[in-house]
Amino acid sequence: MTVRVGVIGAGWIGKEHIRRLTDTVTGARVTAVTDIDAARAEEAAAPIGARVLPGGAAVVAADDVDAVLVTSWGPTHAEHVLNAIAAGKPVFCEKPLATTAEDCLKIIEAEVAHGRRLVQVGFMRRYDAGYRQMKQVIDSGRIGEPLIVHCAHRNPTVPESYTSGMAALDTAVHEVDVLRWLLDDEIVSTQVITPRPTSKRFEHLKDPQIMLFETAKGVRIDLEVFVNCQYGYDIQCEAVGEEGLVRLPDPAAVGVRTAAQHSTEVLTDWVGRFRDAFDTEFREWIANLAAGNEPTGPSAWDGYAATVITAATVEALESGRVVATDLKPRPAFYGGAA
Ligand SMILES: NC(=O)C1=CN([C@@H]2O[C@H](COP(=O)(O)OP(=O)(O)OC[C@H]3O[C@@H](n4cnc5c(N)ncnc54)[C@H](O)[C@@H]3O)[C@@H](O)[C@H]2O)C=CC1
Ligand SMILES: O=C1[C@@H](O)[C@H](O)[C@@H](O)[C@H](O)[C@H]1O
Repeated sequence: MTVRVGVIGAGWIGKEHIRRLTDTVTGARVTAVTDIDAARAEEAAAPIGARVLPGGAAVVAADDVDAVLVTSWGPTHAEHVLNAIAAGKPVFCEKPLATTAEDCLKIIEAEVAHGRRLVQVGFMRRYDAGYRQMKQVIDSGRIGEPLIVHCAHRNPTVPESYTSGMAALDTAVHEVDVLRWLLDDEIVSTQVITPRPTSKRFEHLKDPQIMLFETAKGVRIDLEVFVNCQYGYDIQCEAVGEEGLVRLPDPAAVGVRTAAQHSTEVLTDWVGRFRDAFDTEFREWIANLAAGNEPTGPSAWDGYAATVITAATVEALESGRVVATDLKPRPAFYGGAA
């Protein structure tokens, strides 16, 4: 069965995912596209013969749309996801699931009332081969119980519109999700330390930032977020356990020796660094839907947790305090005890 996908938001990542669903993932076809910028929607839809529809509600309601992909701006996500749940259609929502905890809880309530999982959130790192290998090692017990995790998330530069809070909400949100998953643990508190700022930033921005998280089991995580590091897009992660450690591999790259130097390329953006992860993420999403199964990727609960934890991290940055994350109890529907 071909899964017919309707796309809401044909910007940067929307176009990437349309290309992926068209050229890379088998069993999927993009049949409808909308964007508040009609020219953008047309530009994305025309080459693949998809229809341009007047808005998100029309995409969700369309007869030739089996599943919805939300790639619009974050504050609009909740509305589209709630519409999809009301129509009983599976929905893949790029991060964030919603920009407020209240909206995430509305989505959770609607999905639980529907009685079957429909929502998957776009945390693609869970599909990265290196992180998957790390999880196998941690789960196997080879390094013993994890005690500390050291991470870095570096972007070469960010535009002037990027604010200090986005370091948590937009950037560290990926570590928040992947670490909860890797450790099978919850983040219970958060703190932010700001070292001397780089001169290569816009004046309003606190960059770099060091985020310190603590989990329910007592694991301590330090995460450097440095979004004007200049030299490349660099993601590092090392988990230290009682009997050893496991480290995220760098992407494969040839070593070049010339002029008395040995060098390997460092990538410059997330599109290249996580291309394979995005492909796997969409292959698995489509395969599950085509087989009539529920999505198995990051859930609405994971989206809620990420929104709460990153909002607490912004509060920690602004207040200078350690902030408790204060998550609601996880419903049994999402594997909780309640
Ligand atoms: N997983 C990842 O690594 C990444 C995820 N993202 C997420 O993807 C989402 C989109 O980001 P970008 O593509 O970079 O932004 P963008 O600004 O390039 O594209 C967003 C598009 O959505 C359209 N739009 C906004 N509201 C709409 C609505 N209600 N209905 C229809 N269209 C609407 C805009 O006109 C724009 O074309 C964001 O939530 C962002 O956080 C973005 C980059 C990487
Ligand atoms: O999701 C992403 C962007 O939105 C964000 O702005 C970047 O910092 C991240 O590296 C990228 O993965």
